Amino acid sequence: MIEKIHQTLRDSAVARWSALGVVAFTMLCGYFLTDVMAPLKPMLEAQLLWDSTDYGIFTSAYGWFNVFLLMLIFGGIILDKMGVRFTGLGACFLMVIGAGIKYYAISDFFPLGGQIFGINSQVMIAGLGYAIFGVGVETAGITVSKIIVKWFKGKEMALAMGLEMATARLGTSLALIITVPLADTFQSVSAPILLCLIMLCIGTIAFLVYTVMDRKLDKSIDESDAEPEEPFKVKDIWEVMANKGFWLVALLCVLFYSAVFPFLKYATDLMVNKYAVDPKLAGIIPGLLPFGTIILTPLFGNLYDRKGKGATIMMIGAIMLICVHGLFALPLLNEWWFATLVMITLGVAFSLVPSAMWPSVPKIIPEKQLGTAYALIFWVQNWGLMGVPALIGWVLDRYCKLGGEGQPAYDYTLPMIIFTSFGILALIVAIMLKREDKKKGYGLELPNIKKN
Ligand SMILES: C[C@H](N)C(=O)N[C@@H](CCCCN)C(=O)O
Repeated sequence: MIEKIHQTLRDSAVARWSALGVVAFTMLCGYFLTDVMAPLKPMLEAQLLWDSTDYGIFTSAYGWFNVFLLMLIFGGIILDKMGVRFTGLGACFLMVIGAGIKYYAISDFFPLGGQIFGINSQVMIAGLGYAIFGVGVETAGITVSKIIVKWFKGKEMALAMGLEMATARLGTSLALIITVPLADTFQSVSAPILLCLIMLCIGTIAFLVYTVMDRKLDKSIDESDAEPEEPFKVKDIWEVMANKGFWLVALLCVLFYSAVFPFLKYATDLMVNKYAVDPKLAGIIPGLLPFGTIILTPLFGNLYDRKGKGATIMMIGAIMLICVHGLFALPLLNEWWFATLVMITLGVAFSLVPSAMWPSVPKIIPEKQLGTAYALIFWVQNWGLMGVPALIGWVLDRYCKLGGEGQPAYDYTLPMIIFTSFGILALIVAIMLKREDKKKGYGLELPNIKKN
């Protein structure tokens, strides 16, 4: 008897990689705006008279609505109920609206001098734009994760997620590299934000193209013999939250990312204070980090797809994180080349854990609950991304000031011990996850590609 094989659009390699290319470009545009203001800090201070507190308020705005108004969780529920096309387009519109408000606030059109709740009104309006954008870009992140699972489950899922993260980090690198030259060329601090706004509009058009591909995929699934998926119900949220494996991934995520993204916010200062690097060049060393991950994240994703060992990869990443922050904490080899080597090692750790962690979620959580699960993980993670930079800033001011004339301003030992502690906790959670995997048989140590 000849068995009839029912194919769907996802079985076409060209179709699924094209779909990935389109949505990854949308994420690149999102990551570009996320980091565009970081290199502009000195210009904001010199030209718009912001101080560090203003900059801190603006930066934390990214998480305001996601964390306190639970917008990310609502985004996840909407994603599971309404699907990727509706949610993705909504997220793109939010990113464009947020970027538009932020551009207006920074542009010459904005009337200077006002105050809202005692804070510079320009900072507050730019923050409002960034907060709306934050909801959009984080919701786009969970939507794209679900899109990748939809097209790549049982195939090159971790490689696809790795390539998507690599493309997005290209946006981060772009922000770090071209922002200041662009602002200098146009003699305007708002010029790079205008470029981001234009790119986000193109990213939205790209997502519109994706919705056509997604419709075709759904049609091909309907025409195949594939089992229809059960619709999402609100009680699914409790099911996700009752899953111990889910909580271990969420904990690992917040601990690991808290030791990387917030560390990067202080890494340039660490280079100046501990390794005596010239402040003009100090950004180059942490700037190496996204570049390394662009190559390594897909590489490790490919390894996970073919050989498995996801839980082990996460453990190795956590061990490397402990070594890196431990070495930054120790009073040893205060030389720029040593700092560079340690930073490159951090790049390897920052490729290992994400390349295995995100593709492991669909092995723990059923597909119909994935939007909610990714959203909850992002929500837990956002607390760390918001809280840890504030904690480190407070620790530096309170316990680490050196202050003598011609001396470095801060001793970074205590902050680096805090970052090392996050690494130790992440390792404990990774070990617990590996044990839970053995008990429940999630298949974290198995390859993602299913042999036919
Ligand atoms: C910051 C954001 N919440 C985040 O965690 N981004 C991850 C990628 C998550 C999506 C994986 N498909 C990152 O490492 O940038």
